[in-house]
Amino acid sequence: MTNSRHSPNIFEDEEAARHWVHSSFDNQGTVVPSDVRDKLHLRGLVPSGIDSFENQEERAMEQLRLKKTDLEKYMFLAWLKNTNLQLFYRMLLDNLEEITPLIYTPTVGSACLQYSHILPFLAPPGQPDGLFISLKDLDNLDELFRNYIEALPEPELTPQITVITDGSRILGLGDLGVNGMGIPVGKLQLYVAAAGLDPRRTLPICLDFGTNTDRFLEDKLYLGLRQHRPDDEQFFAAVDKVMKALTRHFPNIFIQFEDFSSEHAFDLLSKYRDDYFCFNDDIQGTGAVILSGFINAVQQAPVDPREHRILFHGAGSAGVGVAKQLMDYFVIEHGYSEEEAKKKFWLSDSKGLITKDRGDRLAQHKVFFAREDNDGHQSKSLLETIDYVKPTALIGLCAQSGVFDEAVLKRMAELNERPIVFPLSNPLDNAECTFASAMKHTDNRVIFASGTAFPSYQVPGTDEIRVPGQGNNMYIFPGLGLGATLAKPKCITDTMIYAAAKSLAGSLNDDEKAHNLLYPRLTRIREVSVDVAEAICTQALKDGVAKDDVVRRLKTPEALREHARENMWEPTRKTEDIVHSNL
Ligand SMILES: NC(=O)C1=CN([C@@H]2O[C@H](COP(=O)(O)OP(=O)(O)OC[C@H]3O[C@@H](n4cnc5c(N)ncnc54)[C@H](O)[C@@H]3O)[C@@H](O)[C@H]2O)C=CC1
Ligand SMILES: CC(=O)C(=O)O
Ligand SMILES: [Mg+2]
Repeated sequence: MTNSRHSPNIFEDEEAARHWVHSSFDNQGTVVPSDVRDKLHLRGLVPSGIDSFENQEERAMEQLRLKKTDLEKYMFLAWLKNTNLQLFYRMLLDNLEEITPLIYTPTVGSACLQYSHILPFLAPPGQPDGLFISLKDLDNLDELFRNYIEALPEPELTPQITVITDGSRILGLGDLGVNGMGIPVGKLQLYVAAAGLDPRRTLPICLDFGTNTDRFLEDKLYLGLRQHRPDDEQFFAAVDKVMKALTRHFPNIFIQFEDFSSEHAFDLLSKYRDDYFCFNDDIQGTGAVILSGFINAVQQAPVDPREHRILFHGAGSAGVGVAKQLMDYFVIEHGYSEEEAKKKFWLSDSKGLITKDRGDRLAQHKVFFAREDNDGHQSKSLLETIDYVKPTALIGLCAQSGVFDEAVLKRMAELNERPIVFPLSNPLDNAECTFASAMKHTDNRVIFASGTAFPSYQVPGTDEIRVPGQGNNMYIFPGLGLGATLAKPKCITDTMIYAAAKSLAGSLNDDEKAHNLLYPRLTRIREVSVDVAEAICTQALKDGVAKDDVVRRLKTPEALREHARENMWEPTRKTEDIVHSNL
């Protein structure tokens, strides 16, 4: 994909030249060659040396590493993105393992908590970080979208993908209101880095519907609507207005629902999934990524795959979404009926094991997995539940730091030769246990993945270094989005989500398999996203929902992979690209 900007000519049109000079996408500062500097009246405005992209990157990395805290690094990267977007993405792609945790979990969690305090550093006027849609603006939605289009560096490059949140459940941090905008911004940066979506065509949206977190309402720097959230009737009507306006302005946009509270997440997905081009990342993306890690974990565990007993601690959008996806695994791969497969799952929440006769009114999304075969048994503590269920796999999605404590981990290790323990809550401080404690309390026998990456662990007294898996939906949504924007299916089917998970599971290379990894190394994320995109396109074709003519003609996986690769945006490396066709 080229970055070409065809007209008007920046050397002939003063307005276009001014725009170019002020554009973080086009103007790459110190690498601009001297003849271009002259033509654009830049002489004297930058030091006289003509830089290389490599030097620019080295200098920016040096500055990044000088920052003392991760939040300072986040703010530096946000500033860099708004100043020299191509350098930002070049650095991210070349240093994925170092920078991903700074723009995504865990640091994005701290950034969201502080969002109203750091915003001036993030969004200079004229370069919106995204679209803020307040409850008070519901009658002016067309104006909001027009404003956004007018603020775009290239209005003809309309958004093709959006991540939308209402900030009501940001990671495991609770209701952050408008401060949640950091999440759509971070997720879309990963779409660009991990799957080559064009950064100019990504649209972060935060629905500013108030917050029920009083400490934000009382914070004089809080930048969102200072009121409690609306009731359900108002909420669904408001989202509906936004969905209609969004698709009126951007008819083909792919919509990712993100970090809506579980009370709304399931209903929004079932309301929109058939008629809108959308999916829910916390339910379906997380479901797919954990299914993929589970498929690889099952191969390492010395247990007949059909004998697994899976206990979830946490039964929100993520817990129930993952459980449903794993249930499909037993149905599709092992021929179970849905009812039989369901019996392999026990879910627990803050009140203990979820049973039909527990005595409280279960939220609708918890009913499906509520046990009926418990003969009146109820267990409150996690340890009691483990003793009752005797799980082979323990999956944490409850955002309670450290609940997989020494006693829990030791019990899992007593019950299993290779216990599967996935503390998946984000950010890092919310993880149910650390990798080090999981290793220590299971005699290093654990099969492990966490939502946020933990450092590697050196097995005491040996040279062996064990690398933890990162079960985070970032391994799925970028490739899913790439595949979806290419195939343009009418909707995202369950079989497409399943195909994405299988493709991710199958994408481990020999080295990764030899190291018993559950997920591919992050440095290969673009290759992996190509595989996931291909799986999405292939399944969309099989399901008869793909609308894109090119994809419909490209039948083979290799041709689809090539098509995906060709459509990936790359930050420029060539000096002559910087003035594109105008030079
Ligand atoms: N690794 C990944 O890719 C993903 C991780 N997550 C993480 O999953 C977590 C949960 O997300 P949601 O399901 O949407 O949130 P949620 O708030 O709807 O669900 C939390 C669940 O945990 C339960 N819970 C709360 N306190 C508990 C306790 N003390 N003991 C047992 N259960 C307790 C709640 O009853 C609820 O069922 C978050 O930390 C989020 O960051 C979410 C999506 C993707
Ligand atoms: C990773 C993610 O989507 C979450 O923690 O909500
Ligand atoms: Mg999420």
